[in-house]
Amino acid sequence: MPRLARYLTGIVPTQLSLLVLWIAVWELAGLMEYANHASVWYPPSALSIAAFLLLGQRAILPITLAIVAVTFQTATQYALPHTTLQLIEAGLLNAAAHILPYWLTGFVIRYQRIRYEHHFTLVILTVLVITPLMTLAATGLTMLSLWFTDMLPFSDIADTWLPFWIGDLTGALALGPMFLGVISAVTSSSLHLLDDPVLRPQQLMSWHFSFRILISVSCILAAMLLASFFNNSHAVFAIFFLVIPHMWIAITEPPFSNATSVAIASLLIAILIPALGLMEHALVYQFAICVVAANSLFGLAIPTLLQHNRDLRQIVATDSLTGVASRERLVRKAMAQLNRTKVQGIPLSAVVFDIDHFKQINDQLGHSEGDKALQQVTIAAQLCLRPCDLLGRFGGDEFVAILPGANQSQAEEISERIRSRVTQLMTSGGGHLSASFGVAQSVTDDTFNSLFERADSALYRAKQAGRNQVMLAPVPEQIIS
Ligand SMILES: Nc1nc2c(ncn2[C@@H]2O[C@H](COP(=O)(O)OP(=O)(O)OP(=O)(O)O)[C@@H](O)[C@H]2O)c(=O)[nH]1
Repeated sequence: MPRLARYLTGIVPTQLSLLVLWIAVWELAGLMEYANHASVWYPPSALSIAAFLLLGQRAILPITLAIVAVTFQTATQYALPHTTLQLIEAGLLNAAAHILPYWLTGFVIRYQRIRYEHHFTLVILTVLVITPLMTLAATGLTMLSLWFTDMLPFSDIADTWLPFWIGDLTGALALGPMFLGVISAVTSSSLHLLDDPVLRPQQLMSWHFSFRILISVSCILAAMLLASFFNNSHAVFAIFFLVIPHMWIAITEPPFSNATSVAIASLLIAILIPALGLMEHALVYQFAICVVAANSLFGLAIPTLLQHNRDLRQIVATDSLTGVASRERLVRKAMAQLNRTKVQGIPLSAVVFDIDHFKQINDQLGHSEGDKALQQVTIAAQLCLRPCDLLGRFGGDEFVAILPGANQSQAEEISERIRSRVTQLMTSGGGHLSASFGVAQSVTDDTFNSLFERADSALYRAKQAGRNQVMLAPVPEQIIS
């Protein structure tokens, strides 16, 4: 397919969908106005920011056309005396006033996301700084454009700019992340913007999410009914308790569920304000939505941070070459096992073993052959151990096996089995592998270090005695059993 045709089939459906979606969102927002031009939020601002974030300049044309279209509709609705040409001019000016700041918002967030790939909270901070600034810029420019095209008397600007700005800001913070998820799913965007991994629709219908939404909805209903019943400004502030269920959702739910929960809460508040006659307190509710949305935005980072923590713990706990426990995990688990077996009054033995002349394998056959030998020895040892035993790589070619419930002679038997298996392993040079073993059984006041040192001394004696053998540590007086 020629490049132009490929480009058109790729982008035109997306642009058409955005045009239709933008007008639909604008119409729906109009239905939720509690008075002429007065609304808790302005959802199109959220859609524009999300579109510029994901589509960049490709969103300019559909949003311009949508704004020109709604300018015509507004002029018809309010019977404005403008000619078609004047309305096109007004529509284009309005579009420029809206697009310029929101395109810049998308550009800055996108830039920060790419630049600070591993500092997700910094990206969220950018969103929280740039969004109020750019919604304010959009408000100022739109006021000027409306005044310049005779759609708003200059005297009305003083009363209009604040609710206009807070409406845009509330819409952007409360609905932006949800629109972002929807657009990124529809356009299959590979850009991970406000979360890691992606902010995409997933598991929305799980019962625990529904339960948490129910709590949020109950909280809104209780707070707003209370405000309506007592009709005093103090009761209105009860809505700020909404932060609690939403922080819970942010911590426990996937990013798209988190974003959707804020959208649902803000929608319910927008519907209830006129329904319960709370219009004079609209600004308080707008700020409550902003606070909940800002908290939830920070909450988007929490699953990411938890996942990073889990990954780091996994990296620290596992030896990447052999897959057995790392030294850190081995020591931690061995200490826990020692305490447990002391309480249970059962024996515990430690086996320390080390591949013989390993340095030669590295020197003669190369480091990767040495790595292979380490992996083979690990598998041989694992095949001789029980599921309750713990095998770890202590460092270099030295391994430690902790055998709870095994006394010294049982541990010796297991070590012999491993030793025998290792001797069946061959290097690519045709030589057989072998390993030396030191075995020690724990005593009452043993720590991991004292137990390890006894087993390591026995290993040293096995090396001295000619390698490829198992040596027992001398049995101290107070053996557990
Ligand atoms: N291939 C490979 N080599 C390693 C790794 N870690 C440590 N080594 C090498 O393992 C060797 C350890 O040798 P030693 O245990 O000191 O000596 P040895 O040759 O095994 O001799 P004996 O233990 O006395 O039989 C050194 O050459 C290290 O460079 C690793 O992850 N991969």
